[in-house]
Amino acid sequence: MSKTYGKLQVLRGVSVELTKGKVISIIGPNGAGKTTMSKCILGMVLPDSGDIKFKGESVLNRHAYRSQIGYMPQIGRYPENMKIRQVIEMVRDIRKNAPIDDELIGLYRLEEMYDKRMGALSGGTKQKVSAALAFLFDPQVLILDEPTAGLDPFAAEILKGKILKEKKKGKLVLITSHVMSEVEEVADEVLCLVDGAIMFYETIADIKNQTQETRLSRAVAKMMNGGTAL
Ligand SMILES: Nc1ncnc2c1ncn2[C@@H]1O[C@H](COP(=O)(O)OP(=O)(O)OP(=O)(O)O)[C@@H](O)[C@H]1O
Repeated sequence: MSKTYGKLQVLRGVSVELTKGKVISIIGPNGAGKTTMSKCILGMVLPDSGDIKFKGESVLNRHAYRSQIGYMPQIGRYPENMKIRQVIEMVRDIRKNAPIDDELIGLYRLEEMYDKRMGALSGGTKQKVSAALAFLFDPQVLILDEPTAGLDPFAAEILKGKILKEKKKGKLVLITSHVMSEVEEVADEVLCLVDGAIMFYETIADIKNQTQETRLSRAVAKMMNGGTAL
């Protein structure tokens, strides 16, 4: 797919097949097009050309497939006056017959804060609500945009554990992240976008092998620098 905003070409013929049962990390410099790619998959942004297929069928101008995707945005925006309880109930109300996975609500002890208003939450607590909502309907695909940014280390561990648990059930998890140590912990494959094009899409083991580096951060830096160490 390709996408331009005005004169700015944000995605340049990105073509990739992502298969279930994996955690795939989308990395790349600021402005490389990671969020735009995720939003295209979600149907929140329409590509100018190309197609997106979910389970082999084009999703363009369709929306039913979206019920199978859970999304955690980089920054969740919620009505400031609504309480956590009301946000969760409202979302559950929209999807009455969907299966429910409220594990993160429990692990993050959100019920103890149910009467707090969204506008009064700390950044990290808001992130916990976003994470709980992304997993709430037991979706087959999860798209998580910098999910641990703002979470305390304990909350981040809980989320990483949840990601790995859902992967084992055969789900596909896409994570954008700038934190290579975290990518190394949870991801199987790394898709690197630079200037709206795929620079490489490889398993972590292959990236390390090719670069002869043991740390992913050094290996990725080398790959992005044309094979030369920085
Ligand atoms: N709605 C929009 N209108 C105009 N330009 C946009 C819009 N959304 C994104 N862009 C531009 O598209 C480019 C890619 O943005 P995108 O958010 O996809 O990058 P990213 O790789 O996710 O970056 P980051 O690592 O900083 O989160 C940027 O130059 C951004 O300014």
